[in-house]
Amino acid sequence: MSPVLEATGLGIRYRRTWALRDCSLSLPAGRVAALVGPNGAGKTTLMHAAVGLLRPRSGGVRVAGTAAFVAQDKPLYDGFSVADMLTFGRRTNARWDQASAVDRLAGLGIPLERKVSGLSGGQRAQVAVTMALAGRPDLLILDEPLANLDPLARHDVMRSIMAEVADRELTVLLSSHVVSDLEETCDWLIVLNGGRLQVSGDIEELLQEHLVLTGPREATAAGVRVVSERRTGRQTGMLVRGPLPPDPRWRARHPGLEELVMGYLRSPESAALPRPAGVDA
Ligand SMILES: Nc1ncnc2c1ncn2[C@@H]1O[C@H](COP(=O)(O)OP(=O)(O)OP(=O)(O)O)[C@@H](O)[C@H]1O
Repeated sequence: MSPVLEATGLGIRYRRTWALRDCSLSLPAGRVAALVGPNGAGKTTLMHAAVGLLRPRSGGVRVAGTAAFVAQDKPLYDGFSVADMLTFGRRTNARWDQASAVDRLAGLGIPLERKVSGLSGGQRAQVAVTMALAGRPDLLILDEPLANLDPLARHDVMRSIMAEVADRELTVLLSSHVVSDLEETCDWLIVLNGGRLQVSGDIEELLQEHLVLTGPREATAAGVRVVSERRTGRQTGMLVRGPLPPDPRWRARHPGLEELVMGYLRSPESAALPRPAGVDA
């Protein structure tokens, strides 16, 4: 699959602070990618750069096709009705698909005559996503679409995004702090930490190629790539990338998504990235 989003050596700086450094990633078409990382990791910066709101200081980022961006605060005009928002969208977007936007809102039970100021947080998120989708983008970028929503609304927003992905060729990049929200829906993982890219890859493959090892302190893990290590009392726990080490004292299982993410975030120097073309292991 050709990439819809491609960053090469991307560096973004705000005055003296590098918010993103040497970031190279490639997101294939049709994927739903989770962008995770702690506060200040550079997630919003990457998204802003992708939609052209920030200019790279080094390298570059390219979107194949059109991108729609829903910012963290889901900007909608409080004084407008939902119908007014759609009219605004139609006037400012040449590719606008009014019928699908109206259908989508009807399916969600959001009345067109309702004032934006009278929408719940979940409905606001749904209207913002509907507006973004009505422009028929190839790439939908959502900056923390689930923030401040209750569990039911989070589930509904994710489900409605997934319905769009199933219906047509759409690639999604969404950031979140809550990994468990992404587990069911995302199939690609991007981890940023302190402005550096740590992980970019297919979630299923990443989970398969990593192991959580537990064993006594003395157990040895020669020949495996240790992502992170925790020692408690006489036990050692490790997240490793690669095959099971020969020491029979290890108990091994594959990690869950949250464990994988936490393992990398705990060790900012570790990375699981595709090798640049032509570079051997
Ligand atoms: N307008 C700005 N001026 C100066 N520094 C900024 C600006 N915006 C972001 N930064 C800095 O850039 C870095 C990355 O910020 P960014 O907002 O991209 O992180 P984030 O991963 O989206 O964080 P969060 O999860 O808190 O939203 C941080 O160190 C932040 O303080």
